[in-house]
Amino acid sequence: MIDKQIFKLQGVRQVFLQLIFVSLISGILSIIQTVFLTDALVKIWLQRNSSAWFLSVLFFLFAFTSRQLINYFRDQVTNRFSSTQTSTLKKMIDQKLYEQGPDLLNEKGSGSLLTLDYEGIDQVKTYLQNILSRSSDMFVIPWIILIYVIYENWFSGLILFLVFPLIIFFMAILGIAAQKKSDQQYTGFELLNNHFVDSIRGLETLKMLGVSQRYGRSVVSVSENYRRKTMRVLRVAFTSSFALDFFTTLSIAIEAVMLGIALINGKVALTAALSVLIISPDYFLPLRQFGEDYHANLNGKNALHRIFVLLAKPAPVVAEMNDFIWSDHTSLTIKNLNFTYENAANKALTNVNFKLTAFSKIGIIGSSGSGKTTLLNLLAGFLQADSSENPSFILNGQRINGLNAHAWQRQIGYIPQDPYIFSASIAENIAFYRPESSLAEIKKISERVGLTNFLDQLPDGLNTRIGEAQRGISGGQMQRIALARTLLDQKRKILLFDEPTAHLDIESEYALKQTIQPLMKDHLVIFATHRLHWLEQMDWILVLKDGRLVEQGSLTDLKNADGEFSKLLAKMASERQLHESKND
Ligand SMILES: Nc1ncnc2c1ncn2[C@@H]1O[C@H](COP(=O)(O)OP(=O)(O)OP(=O)(O)O)[C@@H](O)[C@H]1O
Repeated sequence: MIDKQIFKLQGVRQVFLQLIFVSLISGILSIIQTVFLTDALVKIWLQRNSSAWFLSVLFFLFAFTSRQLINYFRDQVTNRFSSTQTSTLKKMIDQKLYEQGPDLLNEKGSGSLLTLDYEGIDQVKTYLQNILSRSSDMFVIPWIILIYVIYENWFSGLILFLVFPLIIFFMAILGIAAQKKSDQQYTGFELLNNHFVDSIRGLETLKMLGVSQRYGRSVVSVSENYRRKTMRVLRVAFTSSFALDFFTTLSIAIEAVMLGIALINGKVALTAALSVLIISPDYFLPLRQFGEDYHANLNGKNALHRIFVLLAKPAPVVAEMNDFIWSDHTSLTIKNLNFTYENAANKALTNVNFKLTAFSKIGIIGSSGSGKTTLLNLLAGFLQADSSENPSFILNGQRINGLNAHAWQRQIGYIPQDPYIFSASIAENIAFYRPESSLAEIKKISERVGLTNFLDQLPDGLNTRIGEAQRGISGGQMQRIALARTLLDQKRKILLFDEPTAHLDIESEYALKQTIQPLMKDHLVIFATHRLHWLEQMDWILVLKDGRLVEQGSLTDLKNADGEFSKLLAKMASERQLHESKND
């Protein structure tokens, strides 16, 4: 009945043994408390003088207070344990997120990961606080009490003993039903969070398309769905509480009647009958508390399960590579590069072969979905090539076993389509990867990427806070900041650009191009783009179509070849014409 996955946590066995010991003492104290309370009550009933029952009351109070102290100690132990465990789990989750990279975000959704990392952790904390002490109480206390009851009155003991498996049986049935409902509820919760984060992120687009209200209604309908699932879980929880209370009350009532009859017939002493009646609810108490908390903690149990599934994800293999600096003598040959996304039916890249040399400028072109971003992510080491196809990477004549290597990634500067701007000052954003940079360095690089005019207009200059809920900035300024962030680290000699000007108007694109061009000098540049004018700056062009490298060569060669590149140009030109005629 106890959740086995808990035993994967470090140190849980010692804590559980401590709690078993605490439950043992608590059970014994409960018997002592009952014995002295009964004794005092019977003596008061028999109208003995106070000196006869005073000592019993004192012992009762002693046992009662000790029990409360023991409970306090137990809470301290479980609180400390659950806090340590959850903070360790949180660190492990964060580490896992960084280790797995953007791929995990795509797979799970940021809402779902946020739920796990914050709310899920809180639920696990409450769950751990309750489940260990409740389980240890349930394993120990009823049996100690049962021995006492059998000693006092074997028939009452028999009733208690027979009802116990009946209650366990009902709890198990309802527990299974609750587990299923709770699983559905948790999935609904994740969906709701993903949906909500999605709608907040896409609010601007939704507003622009005039569908924000419709989307708002869909969030309402998802949350309504979640509410219904929650109510179903609660229904099962209440039914099981009712069943538990019903059986325990019924068995105590039967016991009371039987003891009453035995008392009348003089077959049992008043002290024995009273003590059995007083202690019987304590026999069921651990079971009832376990049952009640079990339902309340199902979310914690689910969250813990999901955390373990996440943590069990194998770490991407980190390739071995000695530190090096990409120079004008370096080359990297890539053969048999294949890549399939998890759960995808087809390969996103098939059998791609090419060579990167020195400080050349490589353009990647292809229609939407042809695999440009995937190729860049593979080159950045964010994604791992399908190992079944035996890819080979040869760096300066030496075979290496992949690009997910620290030495490789330290050489790379990546400028994506939508660079992420952190909620911080412009200076902090620029110095994000090199926080030790001096102000002079940050100013110099800002000047190089053409941010000076923009900064001059700001009263706080480089100290202006940007990012979420701060001052807004334009797409071009965002790209410049991302560029400055990458170029601040002069050691990064390989620049990967993923359509950096895709969202800019012609003037901004032109201005940014003037900035980028000189910065590309002395760097290996790999530039994915839809815009043809960038190709004039490239020494070598890779043409992708449906995940295959269908052509490669210099711009002049490709233009003359009348192959896939020419077809792509023709297709793009006709699309542009169509677009312009629609706009006219
Ligand atoms: N996370 C993912 N899971 C499954 N399939 C994906 C994922 N990301 C991309 N794909 C698929 O892989 C293929 C290549 O996508 P990719 O983003 O690399 O194309 P692209 O050429 O960069 O497109 P665009 O120019 O529109 O950015 C597409 O068919 C796409 O649907």
